[in-house]
Formats: sequence, C-alpha cells, structure tokens
Amino acid sequence: MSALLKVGEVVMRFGGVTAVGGVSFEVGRRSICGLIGPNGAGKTTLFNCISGIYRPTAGRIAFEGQDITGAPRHRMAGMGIGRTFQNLALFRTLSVRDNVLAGAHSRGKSGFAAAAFRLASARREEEEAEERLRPLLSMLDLAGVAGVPVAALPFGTQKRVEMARALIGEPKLLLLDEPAGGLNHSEVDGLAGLLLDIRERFSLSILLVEHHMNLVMRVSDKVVALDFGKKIADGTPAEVRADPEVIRAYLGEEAVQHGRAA
Ligand SMILES: Nc1ncnc2c1ncn2[C@@H]1O[C@H](COP(=O)(O)OP(=O)(O)OP(=O)(O)O)[C@@H](O)[C@H]1O
Repeated sequence: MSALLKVGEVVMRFGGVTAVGGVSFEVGRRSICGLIGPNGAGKTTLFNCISGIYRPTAGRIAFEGQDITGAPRHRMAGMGIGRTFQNLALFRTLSVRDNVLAGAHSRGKSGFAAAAFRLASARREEEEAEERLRPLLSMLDLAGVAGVPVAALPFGTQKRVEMARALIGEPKLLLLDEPAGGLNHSEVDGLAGLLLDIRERFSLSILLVEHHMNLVMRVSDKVVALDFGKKIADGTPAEVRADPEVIRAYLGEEAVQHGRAA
C-alpha cells in the first residue's frame, strides 16, 4: 500500500536563506514518524510546508496520492490533516469544550453558508461532533475540566486540549509540533502512552517534530533527521540513533570518534 504522506525534494528559501534544501521522505499509514535535528535544522519550516502555512519554493507534497503542494492551511483539516502548534493556538477565554468543538467546525463539510442558516446538514455535523466529544475528552483526561476556560489550566493540560481539537476532526495524519515542549518528566511519560493510544484508537499516522529524544525514540516507527536543511538519516530509531552523521550533528566530531550515541 502506498505511503500516506510523500514529501518529495521539498525546498524552502527565505530570500538568501535555504531553510529546507531538497528533503524527501514518506510517512506510512498508521505509523509514527519522528522528525528530529538540531536547532535551525529546518524542522519547523518543513512542517509548515506540509501543513500549508508555507508554499514550498520547489518540490512536491502528496497526501493519499493527491498533490497538496501549496494547498492553503484552511483546507488541511477537511482533507484529513490535523495539527498542533509549538506555542499553542487556543481561544484562551473559551472553555475546553468550545475550543475542542471549534476543531470540528474547521473541518465541517457543509460550509459557512449552511452553518449560518443552520441547515440540516450543518446541524447533523454539530450533533456528530458532540457525540465524538465525550469519549475524546475522557481519553485525553479532560472530562473534568470541560467547562473551564483554557487560560486557567496548566500548560500540559492546554497541550492536550490542542490535541483534542485536532482529533475531533478525525484526521488521518496528525502533525504535532514539539508536543513534549514544556512538559515535566511524568507528563512526557504520559504523552508517550497517549500517542500510541491515539494511533491505535484513530488508526491514524503521526508526524512529530520533537527535541525530546527519549520520547521520539520510544514512540516512532521511523525517524527522519535533518541538519542544515538536508536529510542526514532516515530509518528505525535504533538505526538513526547510531548513525554517525546524526551523532556528529548533535554532539560534534569528538563524539563520533568516541562512538557516543545521540
Ligand atoms: N521566516 C523566515 N525567514 C528567514 N529565515 C527563516 C525563516 N524561518 C526559518 N528561517 C531560517 O531557516 C532555518 C531553519 O529554521 P527552522 O525554524 O525551520 O529550524 P528548526 O529545525 O525548526 O529549529 P528549532 O529546533 O530551533 O525550532 C534557520 O536558519 C532559520 O533561521
């Protein structure tokens, strides 16, 4: 079966800066792919190309066999691609429940006009979203804070709200930008289990940009490593961890000579 996501020779330049210099990789169906690399390697830029925030300077991105290169970000949820943001993008004064339901609206197929006139199709979509809401909140341990404004919640909880908002649209691909950023040890442990559960429960694929190496290596089926905008490794976590280029990128030449793993 063909890959869910195919990134082909993607280039992204900002003026004279080549942030991504011709990167290709694939994400398989129902798989978890970690995207790693030192600061400035091009991870977020590539992520933004995939999620429609940037139109790549060159290259092709295909999702379920369809060319989505340069497709606008507001179409992503409808196509089956959900994402979270490094610095969270929630409606801070709204409740958890309303934030999560907002994710269902961005995916809605009946469109703005139908919603505005509350046509039957839009009403049905709302009812379906309400039905998905309860099990989703309980899976993400948010049921007890459903009515609480997001701003009043700890950062780790807010991150789960963002994940729930992406999941209520029932994506086939979930893009997570540094989900472990700002979490403590036990929260990262919980996150690892949660990501594996989400993959099983929703039969989806996850592409995750993450600095927390332990988490990436624990949950990923494969890992893609970038450095200076180029792919330097692509393989199982064990292969990538032992790759001399990866060790050099993270720890420098001396570490390679001493055979230290990243
Ligand atoms: N909008 C932009 N304009 C100019 N240069 C940019 C822009 N965005 C990113 N860059 C440059 O592109 C390179 C890659 O940046 P990017 O943020 O994608 O790396 P990253 O791997 O996500 O880094 P980090 O781990 O620190 O988030 C860097 O040199 C960065 O300075």
